[in-house]
Amino acid sequence: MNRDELIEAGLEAVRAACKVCVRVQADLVNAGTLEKGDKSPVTVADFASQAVVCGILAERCPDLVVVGEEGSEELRTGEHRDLLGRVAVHAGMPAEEAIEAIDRGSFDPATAGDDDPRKDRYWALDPIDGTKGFLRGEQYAVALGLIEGGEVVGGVLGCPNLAVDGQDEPGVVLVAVKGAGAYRHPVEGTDHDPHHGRKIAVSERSVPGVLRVCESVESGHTKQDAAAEVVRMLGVTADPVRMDSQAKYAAVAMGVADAYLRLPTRPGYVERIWDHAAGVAVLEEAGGTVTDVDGRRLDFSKGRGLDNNRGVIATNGPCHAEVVAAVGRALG
Ligand SMILES: Nc1ncnc2c1ncn2[C@@H]1O[C@H](COP(=O)(O)O)[C@@H](O)[C@H]1OP(=O)(O)O
Ligand SMILES: [Mg+2]
Ligand SMILES: [Mg+2]
Ligand SMILES: [Mg+2]
Repeated sequence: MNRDELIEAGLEAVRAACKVCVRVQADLVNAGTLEKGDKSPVTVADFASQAVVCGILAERCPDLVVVGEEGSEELRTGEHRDLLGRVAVHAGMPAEEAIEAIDRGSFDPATAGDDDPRKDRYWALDPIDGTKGFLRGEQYAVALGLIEGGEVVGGVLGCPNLAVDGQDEPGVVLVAVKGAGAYRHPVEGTDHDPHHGRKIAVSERSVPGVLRVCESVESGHTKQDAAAEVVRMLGVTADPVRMDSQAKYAAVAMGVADAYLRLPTRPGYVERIWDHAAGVAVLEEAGGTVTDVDGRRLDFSKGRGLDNNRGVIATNGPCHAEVVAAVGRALG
């Protein structure tokens, strides 16, 4: 299968998973469980989303393995049979099938043998990125990246709650194939041709003082005080806009934000490939630039983690060097 065909399958899979997530989040609102600290609904949605994506990919492109965030261990023990039942209902498949689908995501390129052909090309999947946002009824993403020879070559980024200009209802799925641009598609829809959407592009802003910066809502995920200093050094008067998940990559890719800062909170935290692969694919094809805080390209060839990088800086491109320099000064 060529990349276009793979990404077409990916778009179908991410759309189906988005619909599952939207339904679970609506149930949360109806049940009044939002923000009450009950983690179980999000767990159901994480597993169901991974089952749906992996199930569709298994059918459409059986040769490709998935590096997914979730595994079925928790669902296979007796005490969690109830959880498994709910996952199966939301995923729309029998329990055993859901477990099998989820475990298609357990591939680890770092431990596979040197001559294992599965290492050449695989998916990176975050079935729900931004689980904290999901629980708060805010932003989250279903993120699927395509990695070939250790490089991101395509991606599908579903953001069911992201408001989009000219659309009455929120929700968008961004799609990119390396070298062919980035496109936006509605969450609903049956035409999964990646290039049939509307072309998206980053902003052209380069004057530092007017940059629109975004960052995580969670202070544990990014050093917010350092980002405030970066913004101040650039002469920006507005505070960074806080948003959960890879929806931040989407905002920069669509030109509604200019920079996304993810500044390390502690030494030793290694970013996961599924937290960035889809976002990087979409943003780079929309014309943007992504590096770590030291200005190095993200290295997706190390397995499940971005072992050679720390933090992330994603921008529209024209302002990248200036932002990286300011981050360098703020982090000392
Ligand atoms: N210390 C940390 N630094 C950066 N990212 C983190 C940290 N701890 C968890 N994360 C990850 O941040 C992502 C959410 O980011 P955002 O704040 O942009 O929405 C999650 O995938 C989460 O991973 P996890 O799946 O372990 O919770
Ligand atoms: Mg994540
Ligand atoms: Mg996740
Ligand atoms: Mg998680």
